[in-house]
Amino acid sequence: MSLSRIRELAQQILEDTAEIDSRLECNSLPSPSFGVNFTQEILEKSNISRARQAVLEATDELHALMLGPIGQLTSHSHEINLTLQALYRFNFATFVPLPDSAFTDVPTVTFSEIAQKTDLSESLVKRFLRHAMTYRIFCEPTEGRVAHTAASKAFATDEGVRAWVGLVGEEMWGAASRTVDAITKWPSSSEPNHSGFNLVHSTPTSVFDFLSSHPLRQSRYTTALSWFSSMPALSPTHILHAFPWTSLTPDSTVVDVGGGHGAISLALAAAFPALHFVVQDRAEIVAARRLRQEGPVEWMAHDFFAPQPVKGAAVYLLRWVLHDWADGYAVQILRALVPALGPGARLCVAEVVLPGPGSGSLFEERKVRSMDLAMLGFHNAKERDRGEWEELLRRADARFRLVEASRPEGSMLTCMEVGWDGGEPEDVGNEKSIG
Ligand SMILES: C[S@@+](CC[C@H](N)C(=O)[O-])C[C@H]1O[C@@H](n2cnc3c(N)ncnc32)[C@H](O)[C@@H]1O
Repeated sequence: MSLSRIRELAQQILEDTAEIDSRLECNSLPSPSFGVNFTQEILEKSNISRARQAVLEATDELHALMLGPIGQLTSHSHEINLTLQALYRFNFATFVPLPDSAFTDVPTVTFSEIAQKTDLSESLVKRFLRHAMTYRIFCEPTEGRVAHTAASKAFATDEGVRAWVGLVGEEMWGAASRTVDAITKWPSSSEPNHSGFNLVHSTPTSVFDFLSSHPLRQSRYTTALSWFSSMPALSPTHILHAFPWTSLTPDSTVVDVGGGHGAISLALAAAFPALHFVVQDRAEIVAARRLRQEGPVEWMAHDFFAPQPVKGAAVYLLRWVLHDWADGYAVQILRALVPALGPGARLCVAEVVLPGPGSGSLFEERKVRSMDLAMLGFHNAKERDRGEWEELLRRADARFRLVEASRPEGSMLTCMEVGWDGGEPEDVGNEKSIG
């Protein structure tokens, strides 16, 4: 008799968790726990990625089956966003003591001591923290005393994690809550200032313009994005293998358009030291950097809607840039490159390529479709599938040609190599030309 789906899933979970335990044990690493000494690196740096992914997918399906159809519709908790926003805003984690070493007892603090430091009532502190504890963020080893778990310790000690939780709680969650209202108000708009973000923050400017006049929020956005980009699925290392960088002649120039703080160019420069890199971003992002040059990497303020000033570069890299913009604007960004493109120029466009519906794991597909809706709520923008990417390139200029699209294992982004079938770059006076 064949096994039911729930027993098939349970069987698979049993086998894959056994593999995880034995691999961790072989490396003298602990089995996953919520204990304060367990870290994300143990999961991510160990050789367990296949089995871990399989357990995540199987438990996700098993959980949905056990909830049942009504449970699937009604059991989602938006209140976790409320609690995470409160953890961020009131800094609860910093008032809970950290253990001195892995071998000492986990220290505790009372709800009332935390309340005194936050100026909130003890009752409110208790309500937020006890809700967080149901997600294993903090614990209460003896009644009335709060201690860290692995997750709350990560929140207390990792600035990038804190910035990410802050960005989601303070900016993105509110934007999501007003996205349907924004679509109702501006039904067929593709303007970046017609989003849930605009409604919730009562601002007429786009996210990037808004952040530029709010330096603390800009700095949180940048820290959060840098942290998020360092996650395994977005690690700069994927792009090292997904594009034929070794085919470039020494001294070639790569222009990293909308390159932020340059994490990708710095990683590429370390791997391919014979290449030169120009990282371009908005003036305030470039101004926030202490150095304008680090080895072969140079930073330049440039609005990517204006004609590209670096002419004749070998590669124009756009990583995770076009998904912030609706089609009309993404077309403008691509067209602004055209006057700079010489024979043989290539684009490297690294972005999510949405999978065909149900073509792979729903657990993985949910992540990129969530990202798509996050872009809608934040920028009135979107993620795209392969056909939409091809159409976008065609609309920008018929001389763009998608040569190759490859997604390295474990990468959220696909690297699209785009060829250029045009002639010499346009000669526009004294703009910078690369030899
Ligand atoms: C999602 S981030 C991606 C950053 C980087 N490429 C990466 O992969 O980590 C988008 C970047 O586009 C930049 N940006 C937005 N509008 C811009 C503009 N008009 N000109 C140049 N850069 C811009 C933002 O400042 C931000 O650094």
